Amino acid sequence: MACVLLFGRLLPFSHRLRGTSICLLSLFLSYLFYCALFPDGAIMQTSGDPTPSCQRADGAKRRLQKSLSCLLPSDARLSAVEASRLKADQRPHFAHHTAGNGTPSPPMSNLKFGNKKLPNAIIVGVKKGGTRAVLEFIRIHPDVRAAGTETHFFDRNYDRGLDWYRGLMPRTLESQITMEKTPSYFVTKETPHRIYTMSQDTKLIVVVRDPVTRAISDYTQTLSKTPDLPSFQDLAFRNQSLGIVDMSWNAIRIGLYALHLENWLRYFPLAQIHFVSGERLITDPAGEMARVQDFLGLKRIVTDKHFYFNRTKGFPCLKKPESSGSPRCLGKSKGRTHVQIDRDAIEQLRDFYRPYNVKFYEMVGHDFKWE
Ligand SMILES: Nc1ncnc2c1ncn2[C@@H]1O[C@H](COP(=O)(O)OS(=O)(=O)O)[C@@H](OP(=O)(O)O)[C@H]1O
Repeated sequence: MACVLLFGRLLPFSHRLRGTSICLLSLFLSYLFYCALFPDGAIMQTSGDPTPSCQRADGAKRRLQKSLSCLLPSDARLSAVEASRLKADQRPHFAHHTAGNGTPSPPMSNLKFGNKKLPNAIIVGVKKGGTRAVLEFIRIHPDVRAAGTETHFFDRNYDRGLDWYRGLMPRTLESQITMEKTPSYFVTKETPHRIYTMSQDTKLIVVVRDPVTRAISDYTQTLSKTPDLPSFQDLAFRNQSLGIVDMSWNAIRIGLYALHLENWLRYFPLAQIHFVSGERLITDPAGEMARVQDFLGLKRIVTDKHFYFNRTKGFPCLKKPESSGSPRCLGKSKGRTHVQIDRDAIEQLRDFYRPYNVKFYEMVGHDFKWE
C-alpha cells in the first residue's frame, strides 16, 4: 500500500499505472509463495510459542509433527517422533478416563494444551522392587505422562485433597494416560480404599522382588543415610538362634506380599492389578514392559530397541533417544552394592518367607521362583 501511495506522488499517471501493476503483482507473488510454504496454517499455531526450535520449519511433514508438540506446554512437549506416533495412535486406551476419575471432559478448545488429570494407573509398590525403573521405562511411551516425584498422596498427604493431587500431575492429551508411583502405598492400610474412592477403575501396578533381597536392599538404603544403624541381623530377628523373625521391622513387613494383597483385593479385582517381576525387569526389561503396556491397553512401543545392558552399572539402561540427549541409566541409589549378610541369616529368612511366598503365588496365579 505504501508502495502505491509513493508512486502516486512521484510519477505521472501512465508511469503510476505501470508501477502500481508491478507493485500488485509482486504482492500477489509474495502471497502465492507464502501459501506454498505454509499450506496448513501451522505457522499460526507455532507462532504463539517463542521457543526457537518450534519456529523452525524444515519440510512440511516435520512441520506438521512439530506443530502438535509445540502446542503443548514445555513440560508436556513431545519429541517429533513421539508426536507422530501419537497421531498414529489416537485410540482411547481407557474408556473410563474421565468419568471414572470424576474429572469432567475438557472442552475441545482445551485439548491441544492438555489438562492435568487424576492418574489412571498407579505403581503402588513395592519399595525397592524396581518401581523407578518401571516408571522411567513406561513414560517413554508417547501415550503416557507421569508425575516425576513420589506424591505420597494416599498415605501422607491425603488431607490435602484431590485437587492438590491433580495439581501434581503433568498435563495430558485426551489420548494419554496419567501415572504416578509411590511404593509405600502397597503396605499402607488406608490406601486401597482411598484409591477406590478416587476411582474404582484405577489400574494398579506392583513391582515385586524376592522379599529377602528386597529387605537387604531396603536395609542398605537406610544404612547409607544412617551409618550407625544396628546390624541387619539385630533388626531382622527377635531371636536369631531360635529363628524368630521380627515381623514388626518395616524391611521385613513389606515383604509379606500375600498379607498386603489381601487388603487390596477387598477393593480391587485381581485383573485390575498387574505384578511386575523385579528380577525379570533386570534380565528382560523389554519383556516385562511389553506386559505392562498390554495391561495398560497401550500399543507396544517400548521394546528391546529402547534398552541396552550397561556393564559398568550392571543394569539395563535406556538408549539415547532418537531426537536428542544421551543414554540414560537410573541414578546411583538404584543398583547399590548390597551389605553382605551371612548365609545362615539369609536361609532363616527364606524359611520364614516361604509360606507367605507360596500363598502369594497362589493368589496371583504366578510362581515368581524366589528360592
Ligand atoms: N534398570 C535398572 N537400573 C537400576 N536399578 C534397577 C533397574 N531395574 C531394576 N532395578 C532395581 O530397582 C531397585 C530400586 O527399586 P525402587 O526404584 O522401587 O526403589 S525405591 O523404593 O523407589 O527406593 C534397585 O535395587 P538395588 O539394586 O537394591 O539398589 C535395583 O535392583
